[in-house]
Amino acid sequence: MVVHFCSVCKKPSVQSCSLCYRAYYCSKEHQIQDWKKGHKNNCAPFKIAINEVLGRHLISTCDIPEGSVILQRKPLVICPKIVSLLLCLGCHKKLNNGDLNACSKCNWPVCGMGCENTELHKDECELLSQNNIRPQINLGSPKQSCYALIAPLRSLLLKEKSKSKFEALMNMQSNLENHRDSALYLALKQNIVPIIIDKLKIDTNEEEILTICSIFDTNAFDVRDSKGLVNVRALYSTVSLISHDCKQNTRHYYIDDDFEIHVSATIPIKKGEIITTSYTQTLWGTILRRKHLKQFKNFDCTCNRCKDPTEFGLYVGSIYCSSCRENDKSNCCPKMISTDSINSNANFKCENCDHVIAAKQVHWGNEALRNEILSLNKSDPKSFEAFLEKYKDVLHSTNTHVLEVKYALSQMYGNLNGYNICDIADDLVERKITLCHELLEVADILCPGSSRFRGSLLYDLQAAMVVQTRRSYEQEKITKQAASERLLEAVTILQESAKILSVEPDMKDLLEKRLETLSNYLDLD
Ligand SMILES: C[S@@+](CC[C@H](N)C(=O)[O-])C[C@H]1O[C@@H](n2cnc3c(N)ncnc32)[C@H](O)[C@@H]1O
Repeated sequence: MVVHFCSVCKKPSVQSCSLCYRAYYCSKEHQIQDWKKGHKNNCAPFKIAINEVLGRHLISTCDIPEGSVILQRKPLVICPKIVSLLLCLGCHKKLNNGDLNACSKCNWPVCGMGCENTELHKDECELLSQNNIRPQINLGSPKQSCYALIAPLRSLLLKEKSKSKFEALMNMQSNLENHRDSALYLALKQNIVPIIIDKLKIDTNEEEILTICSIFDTNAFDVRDSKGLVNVRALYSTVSLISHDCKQNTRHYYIDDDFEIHVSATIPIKKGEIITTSYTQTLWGTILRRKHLKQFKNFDCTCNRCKDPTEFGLYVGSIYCSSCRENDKSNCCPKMISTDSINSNANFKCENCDHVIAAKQVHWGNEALRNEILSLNKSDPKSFEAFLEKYKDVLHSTNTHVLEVKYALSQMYGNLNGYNICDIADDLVERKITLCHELLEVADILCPGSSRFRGSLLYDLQAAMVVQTRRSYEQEKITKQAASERLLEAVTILQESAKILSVEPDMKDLLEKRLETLSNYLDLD
C-alpha cells in the first residue's frame, strides 16, 4: 500500500486535496494552511502539453476519479451569440415573451433598471449611448437582434479593465486564416470593424477585431441553462485548451448567475491520459461529425471513433447492405461501412459481399434523411414513428438517423402536450421504456459513465417505469411483491441519475423532490 504524507507536517495521511488529488493532509487546518501558502496556485490534476496534432491540450497528472471536478473557471468574456432572440445585456436571460425592453441610456435590450447598471453592461452602455450606436432588431416573430458587436466590444474593453484577462483571451487559438474569406467575416469587416474603430474610437485595428471574432468561433462554449432562458457564448481560460475526442472523458456544466464552468470526469481518467471534451454531436455519424469539426473548428478528427469504420461496433454512420438485405431481414444483416473512415471521399463497401456505394451517394442519402427528419411534425410522435417504419429495411437500429429519431421520441413521450407520462396509453409507456433502454446501450459505448446524456436517460427511464408499475399493479397484472421489486429498481435508477445530474444546481431540487415522491410511491397500499 502506498503511504502518503501531509504536505505540511509530513505525518502519514489518507485525505487528499479534492481538486488535484496530489497533495495529502492530516487535518483540515493543515489543508487550509497549505492552500494559503501557495497550493491554490498549483492545485490542478492536469498539465498543459503540446503536440503537432492537437496543439496545446490538457493531460492528467494523476488518476482522476469519475465524477470529480477537474477545473472550474469564471468566464473571461460572456456575450450573446451573433444573432440571437432578444436577451438582456445585463443578465443574459431571454426577454419575456419577446417584449422589447430597452436600456434607458443606450437603447439596447435589457430586463430593466437593475440590469442596466450591472458591471457587465455599464462600460459598453456608456460607449454605445455616447456614440449613438443602436441595436439592429428584427421585429419579426420571434424578435431577434444582431449582437455581433458585443463580443469584440466586451473583449476590447478588457484591455483597460483587466490586462491579464485580455492577454489570456488573445493567447487563445484563433484560426482566422480559415475564417477570413467567409461571408460572415466579410460582413464583420464591413459592418462591425468601422463601428469599433471609427465610431467608438477604440484603440485597436481590423486584424485584432477579426482575430477576437475568430477566437470566439474556435474556443467559445455554448452556455445554456436548463430552463431555456439563457443561450449565449463565453470564453474560459484553460478550459478552452481541452481538446476534442468523439468519445470524450469529461462533461461541463454552469454554476450560478455568473456562469462559472465546471468540468468533471465522466469516466475515470488515468494519469497521463488526455483530458477531452466533444465539440460535436455524439449521435451523428463519422462523416457528419468530421465535416462539422472541419467547418467550424478547422481540423480533421482522427480519434479512435473516427478511425473505426464500425464506430465501436455501433455502425452509427452505416446502413444495411441492400444486396444482403434481400435475403437477411434480421438485425444482424451486414452493413455498408466506409473503406477509409477518415477520408470523407472514400466509398462504402458491404462487410460481407462486394456491394459498393460511392461516397457521393452516401452524402446525398444522409442529407436527404436529415432534411426529412427536420421536416417531421415536432408535436406529433406518430410522424417520427412512421419515419422508423418507413426506413426499417434500410436503416439498422443504431444508425444515426434512427438514433436521432428515437431520442426525439424518448423526449416526446412523457413530456409533449397531450403526451404527459400519466396520461399516455400503456403501450406508449412501454415504448418510452424500450427507447430509453436502447439509447442507454448506445450511451454506454459512446459517452459512458457520468455523462449528462446517460443521466437524463436514466431519469426518463425511472419515470416511465414507475407509471408502468403502478398501472400494472392497479390492474392486478403483477403481484405486490413484483411491483415493489420494480419500484425499488426505479429508485436505484433514479439514485444513479441523481448522482450524475445533481451536481448541476438547476437539477438538484428536481431530483431531491423526485426521490421524495418516489419513496412515497414505494408504499403500494
Ligand atoms: C478550443 S481550441 C483547443 C486548444 C488549442 N489546441 C490551442 O492550442 O489553443 C480548438 C483547436 O484545437 C485543435 N484541436 C482540438 N482537438 C483536436 C483534435 N482532436 N484533433 C486535431 N486538432 C484538435 C484544433 O486546431 C482546434 O481548432
